[in-house]
Amino acid sequence: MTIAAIIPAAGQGVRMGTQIPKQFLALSGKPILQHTLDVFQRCAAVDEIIVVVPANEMEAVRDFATSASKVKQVVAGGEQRQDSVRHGFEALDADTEIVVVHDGVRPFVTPEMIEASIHAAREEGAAIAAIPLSDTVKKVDKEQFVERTVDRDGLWRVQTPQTFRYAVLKEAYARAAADAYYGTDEGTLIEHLGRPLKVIPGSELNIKITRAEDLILGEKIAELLARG
Ligand SMILES: Nc1ccn([C@@H]2O[C@H](COP(=O)(O)OP(=O)(O)OP(=O)(O)O)[C@@H](O)[C@H]2O)c(=O)n1
Ligand SMILES: C[C@](O)(CO)[C@H](O)COP(=O)(O)O
Repeated sequence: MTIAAIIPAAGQGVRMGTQIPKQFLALSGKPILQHTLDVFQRCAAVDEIIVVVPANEMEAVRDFATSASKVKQVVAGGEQRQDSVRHGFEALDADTEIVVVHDGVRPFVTPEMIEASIHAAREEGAAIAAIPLSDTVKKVDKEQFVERTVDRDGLWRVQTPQTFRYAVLKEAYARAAADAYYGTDEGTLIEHLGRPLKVIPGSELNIKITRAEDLILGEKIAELLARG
């Protein structure tokens, strides 16, 4: 049975503030999205990839994304990330076994991390990559005064990949639609459904390119990884 990856890359990159959406910016000589697709292409466990992009970029993306032979479809995104991933999900065959969701702007995911998430999703139904917080955490008010310090014990920063048995994610979408429920990631939909959600180790290198400084950091990570 098929293991499919959905790569949401249909955001506008408002926090990056560049003219072209950040997923198309060059990192170490090629588009950030291309780096991400290359990792999924290399990951032996993944059979096919659905790429979700802004409607007006579909032709341009088809030109470069289909150089990765596992890319089965390029589909148009939606208003929010959750809509975009759902559009990708709707493009999958119903006999898909496992669905891996990974942000197009997290180019430093590894095949090993993807494989670990697939394994956990097979076992538990749903799994997300995350790392424990290592800074002191404070609740801050709108005027930027500290309200209190939050106990960080048991608090983790969530990343992608987020990986699911197809049937579990389908049920999560149905529940979210019925309740008009939105979350910032797919894991939240599993919580809303009331099903178990396993956490697997993410990586400090698996950054999301969100702001300008992440691009600088990304170049350094790419350099470091190229040195081996
Ligand atoms: N409607 C959306 C919004 C986001 N994404 C994708 O979800 C991933 C993570 O989102 P984020 O970093 O928040 O990207 P943007 O929404 O582009 O950023 P911003 O919030 O700064 O506009 C990115 O690969 C982004 O392209 C998407 O496919 N569709
Ligand atoms: C899914 C995600 O990458 C987990 O960290 C993240 O929530 C998506 O980005 P956003 O900045 O919350 O839109």
